Amino acid sequence: MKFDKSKSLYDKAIGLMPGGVSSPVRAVKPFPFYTARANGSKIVDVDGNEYIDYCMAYGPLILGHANPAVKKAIEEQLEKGWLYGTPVELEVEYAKLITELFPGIEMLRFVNTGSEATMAALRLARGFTGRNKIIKVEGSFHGAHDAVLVKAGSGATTHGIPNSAGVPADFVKHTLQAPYNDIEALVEVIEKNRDDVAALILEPVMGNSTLILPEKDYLKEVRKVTAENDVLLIFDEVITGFRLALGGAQEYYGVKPDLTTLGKIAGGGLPIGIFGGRKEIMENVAPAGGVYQAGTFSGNPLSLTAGYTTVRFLMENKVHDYVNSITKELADGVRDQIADSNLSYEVGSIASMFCIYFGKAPKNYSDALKLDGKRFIEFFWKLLEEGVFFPPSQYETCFVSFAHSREDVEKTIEAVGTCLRKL
Ligand SMILES: N[C@H](C=O)CCC(=O)O
Repeated sequence: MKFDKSKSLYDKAIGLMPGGVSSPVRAVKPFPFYTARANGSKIVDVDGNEYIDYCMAYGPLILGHANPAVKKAIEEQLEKGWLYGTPVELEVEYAKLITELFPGIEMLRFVNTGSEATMAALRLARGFTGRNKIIKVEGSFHGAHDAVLVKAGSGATTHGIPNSAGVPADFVKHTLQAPYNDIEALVEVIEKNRDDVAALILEPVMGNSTLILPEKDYLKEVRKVTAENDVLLIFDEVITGFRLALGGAQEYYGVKPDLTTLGKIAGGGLPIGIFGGRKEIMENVAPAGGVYQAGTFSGNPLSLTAGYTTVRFLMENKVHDYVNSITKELADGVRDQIADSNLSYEVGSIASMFCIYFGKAPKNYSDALKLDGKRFIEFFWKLLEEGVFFPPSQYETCFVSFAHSREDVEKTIEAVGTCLRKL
């Protein structure tokens, strides 16, 4: 496999953009491939190499690349203009649909990214409770704004900067940490900071420090403890929203948060963020209330159209049944390959997310840090040579889409086996 064009683009890009990329996690060493086009389950680089894609743009593309229904809806919207700076009918309809699907969302606001959504949700939690402190789970990733760049997963951990430079200690002295899957530790943090904690924000299923699943009843306990202590519970469902179920992890696990953030699938592949929750809390957002939030591109008709069409497609085509079943086949097949290769790696999966752990399945961030990231990168490149693209970091999660076929899955299982035997 040749990467000449990607290499030459990278050589130019490195002098123009830090790391040659627009988001750090893409900057795999020695250089990333540059994409020319993508369709269905396949992504093609500028050198003409084609891969079965499990990165899927880090989660938004549950229908695969360039889904025809979404494409048509975007094209129709383009004909009518793509930015108005006024409210639109679809905004109302999409908001209604989301409030019907997500048990914890009675009112919402559309923004542009997941980062923006979590930033606004945290401000709202602070404004509503009149308290300053927030608790975040170690290794979770809630976007790239100051308050949450402490022990942050995803690209921040991949590049060894979980605590970002440039974030004044004074700004994050109000950001407390608790390990995932550990109720006692959470209770301890809450009790030590009694009456000071506005909210706990967590990814119900962690997807940015590898894929880490909640232990039995963990989320229910989290709900109980936060409610008992008057701490708002924010589910960051930017990854899990619409993916674990139409109503996200809150539907899947039957746990209702006070606030929810959405993104990724909600925009059908175009930029979007959403924060929403109990009416009593949301009514504090400006102009209804005094917590300010605004944005020129918020509620833009293109993202709304792509997102709404995606969600309707999910509802009308039994997408979850299919993607979840092929993900299970994939995960089982990969487990068999690992068993055959005598390696002690493990596999995690839920709905249409899966991950190969280069070590033991982690329960929390500290466990995830023990995984063999170097081995993973060796595997990543070998797998690429076999025509399969996994996200380029051990800390990211693989996503399966409606466009992946059983043949893709079989090829992937075989490719994984071949690569594992070469390690
Ligand atoms: N895991 C991240 C988002 O959820 C990946 C996106 C990025 O950092 O570019």
